Amino acid sequence: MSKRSGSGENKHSRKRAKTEEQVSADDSDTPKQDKKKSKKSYRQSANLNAVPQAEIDAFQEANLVEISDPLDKEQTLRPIITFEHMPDFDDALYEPLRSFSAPTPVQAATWPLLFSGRDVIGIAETGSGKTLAFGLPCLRKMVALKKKKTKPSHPTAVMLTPTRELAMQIHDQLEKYASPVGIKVTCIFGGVRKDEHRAALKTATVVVATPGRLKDLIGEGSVNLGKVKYLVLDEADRMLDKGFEQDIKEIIGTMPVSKRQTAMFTATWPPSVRNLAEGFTRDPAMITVGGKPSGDPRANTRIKQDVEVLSPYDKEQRLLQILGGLQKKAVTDRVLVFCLYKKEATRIERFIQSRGYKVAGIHGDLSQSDRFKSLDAFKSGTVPILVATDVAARGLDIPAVKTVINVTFPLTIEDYVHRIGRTGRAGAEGHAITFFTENDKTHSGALINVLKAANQNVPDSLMKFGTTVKKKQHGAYGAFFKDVESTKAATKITFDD
Ligand SMILES: Nc1ncnc2c1ncn2[C@@H]1O[C@H](COP(=O)(O)OP(=O)(O)OP(=O)(O)O)[C@@H](O)[C@H]1O
Repeated sequence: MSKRSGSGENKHSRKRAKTEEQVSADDSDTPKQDKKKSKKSYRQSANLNAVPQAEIDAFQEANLVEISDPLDKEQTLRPIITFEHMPDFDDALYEPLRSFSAPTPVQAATWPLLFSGRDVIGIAETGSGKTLAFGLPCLRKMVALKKKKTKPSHPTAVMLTPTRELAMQIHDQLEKYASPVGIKVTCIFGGVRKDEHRAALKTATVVVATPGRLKDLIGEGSVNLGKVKYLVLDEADRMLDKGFEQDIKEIIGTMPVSKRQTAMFTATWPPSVRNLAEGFTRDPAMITVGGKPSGDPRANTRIKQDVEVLSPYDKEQRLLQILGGLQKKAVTDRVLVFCLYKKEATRIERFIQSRGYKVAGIHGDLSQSDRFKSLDAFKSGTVPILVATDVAARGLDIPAVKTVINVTFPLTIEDYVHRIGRTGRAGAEGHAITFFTENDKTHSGALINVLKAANQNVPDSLMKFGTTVKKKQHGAYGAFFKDVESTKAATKITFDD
């Protein structure tokens, strides 16, 4: 439990003392305002009002939840610590939550603000439930707006995400909550025929999309975003970096400004994208879980991180040794092997296969149907090893992944944190093994900081490369992650080594 200061209060207690006052202030609005607010306003439940302040403080302190809100410096909104604290609403929307015991810390902290219609930037470790953190308030808002007449091909919510696999995953997760309340969610991504997209967009309320294809569909008039009231940038730092920046600007440029609520979520928040984020949000509340984002990103602390310094020529034999050891363990466990280049991924996949292992691959050179096929085989366990480039580094949620092996270090330290974050999800433990060679030495300082921050062992052989952290290049950030349309030639970035 939290330690209280001598006065019996800490900063959180003082801030939260106003909670009930604010809630009742909502009730005292004029009838006109009241009607307007009732559609979007959030009323904190009586259950939550009754929670002793010490419990709220203990929750925030234990989970390192920090809320910085320019419009409510007193922080009057309490985190929704249990599902009993959810505001009254259509039970059908909340029903699927029954499979969970409590909201995750990022859900607890962001829901009250998002329910209140505020813009939010949410930063929390990989696998911490960010999809529902932004997804549930979106659906709640869509249900509340449902009675309003909407024009065909005018969706009212858009979620932008960097890869097709991630778009599908978000779509599938939200479907469970959306279909019982009659909200239609559709998924738009490149590399497949547009006809189905055009038809689905006519009736969709929520669109989950990768930017390239959505931009095309806007351009040809198949969708109009002039009525969008809820916008999400998932993997927000990736969406705002140079690879996507222009597409994002163009897409958001077609949306309303004042009536739009914007949520940005990510596990890493490098300084290079922060100014840009401000331009797309209005007075956002910044919520961080697990410590303030500093220059160095934070890895999920339940992941055991091992770094092996070796010669580039020894990588393949060492990989085989590790796979041999893992194979003796539970067969249901999955191993995700990351490479930097598409050609390298193909070579490693073939090499592993030639040694008798069942393995699949996922990278930007494969057709969309091959990518989905590989992912499905890996998810179902038919194939326990997946070799991937950074297109699979972010967001993918496959609980059976117990080990991540980085054969080649990624271009940025953020990508490292996301790659290893494919294991250790939803409270589970995970293991990441990273090969580090002389060629990666510019990353040693940043990697050492990430290891130290997560209380991991730093091998002497890594320390020898030095602890200086090189300044990040905005241009390089996430560059190898661009999810190009497989039907088009890549124009901006060449992946080949
Ligand atoms: N309240 C909850 N209790 C337990 N598990 C949850 C809860 N909410 C979500 N989950 C599960 O946690 C897993 C990870 O969630 P999710 O994919 O949203 O993580 P994330 O924070 O977006 O990760 P990443 O940063 O890697 O994208 C999912 O399997 C999801 O179903």
